[in-house]
Amino acid sequence: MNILAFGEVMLRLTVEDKMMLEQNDHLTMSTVGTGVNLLSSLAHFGYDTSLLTVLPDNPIGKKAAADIRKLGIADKNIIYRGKSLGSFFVELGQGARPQRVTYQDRLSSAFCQMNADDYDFERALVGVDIVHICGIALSLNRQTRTAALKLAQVAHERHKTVCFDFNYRMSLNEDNNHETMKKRYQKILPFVDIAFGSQRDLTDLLDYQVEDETKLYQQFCHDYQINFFAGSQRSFQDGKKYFAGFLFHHDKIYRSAAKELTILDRIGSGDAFASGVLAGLIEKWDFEDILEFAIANSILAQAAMNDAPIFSKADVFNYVDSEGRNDLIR
Ligand SMILES: O=C(O)C(=O)C[C@H](O)[C@H](O)COP(=O)(O)O
Repeated sequence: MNILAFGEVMLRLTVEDKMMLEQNDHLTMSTVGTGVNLLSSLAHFGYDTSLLTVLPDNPIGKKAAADIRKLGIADKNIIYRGKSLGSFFVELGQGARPQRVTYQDRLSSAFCQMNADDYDFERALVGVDIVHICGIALSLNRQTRTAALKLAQVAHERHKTVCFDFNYRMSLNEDNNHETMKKRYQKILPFVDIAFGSQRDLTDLLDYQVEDETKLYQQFCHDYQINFFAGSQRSFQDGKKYFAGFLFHHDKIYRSAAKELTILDRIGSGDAFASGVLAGLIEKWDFEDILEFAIANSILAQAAMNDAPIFSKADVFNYVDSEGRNDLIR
């Protein structure tokens, strides 16, 4: 099974010792982004993965590519061009203090500056079974959204499985109005087979007015001929945090049990869930098993540092089999 992901690679700068930016001068670098995160997880599950992206043609780009290879992701579709990599600072949370992300310099990145016509999508798709496209490309600029749309269209025409994550980020859309964003999503969705998102993406972004959850997903999947729609959900009860997932397929919602969360670093939780769902669909497991696996992968990812999950299937099964009670492996 060969999976290609398209999206921006970012330099993550994490403030050390769980401190806030003002308090500490020490940062840890890591190479992240939706495509990197998803493929890292899928590569650790044993699948062939490659990333279609643009990195700066300088030591910063080489460092990012080295990190990508280290995660087990093939670098054959990386294009080196331009000078800069988008970055963000992370201040880890603790108790009442939420984790905080501050983006910088995103629109001047090599990825955002790449002309959509300069990608060779046909070549990148050779031998690929599944293509993953991150919805953030729709929020950035004309080049990134044209490229995402074109890739979705070409992949769909070549009968590849097209997977799309809404990944809607309020903070990246302050200058984009609602109708504009809605139209951008509506344009790409007809090419999508597997969508990751939330109930709110359908009601608040796409303006669906259906209250009943099953009917809402039914309408959405019918309108865009989507085969699978999946997402994760957070809840709070008695001071504890819980994480659960759903998968909608052929008029039916499947749900996982809500599992208790202990968060060390929650960024990448959606990508860990999506990679778990994709692994389960690839292996044709029962839908309940797929959700249990995907939730477990995401819970483990949130208990570990960094966006890109590095758990094997055995690690995830160990969590599932021990019901999360195993706190020492030796
Ligand atoms: O590109 C961006 O804007 C990022 O924030 C990079 C992050 O690595 C992923 O987007 C994580 O996404 P989640 O799994 O939803 O937490």
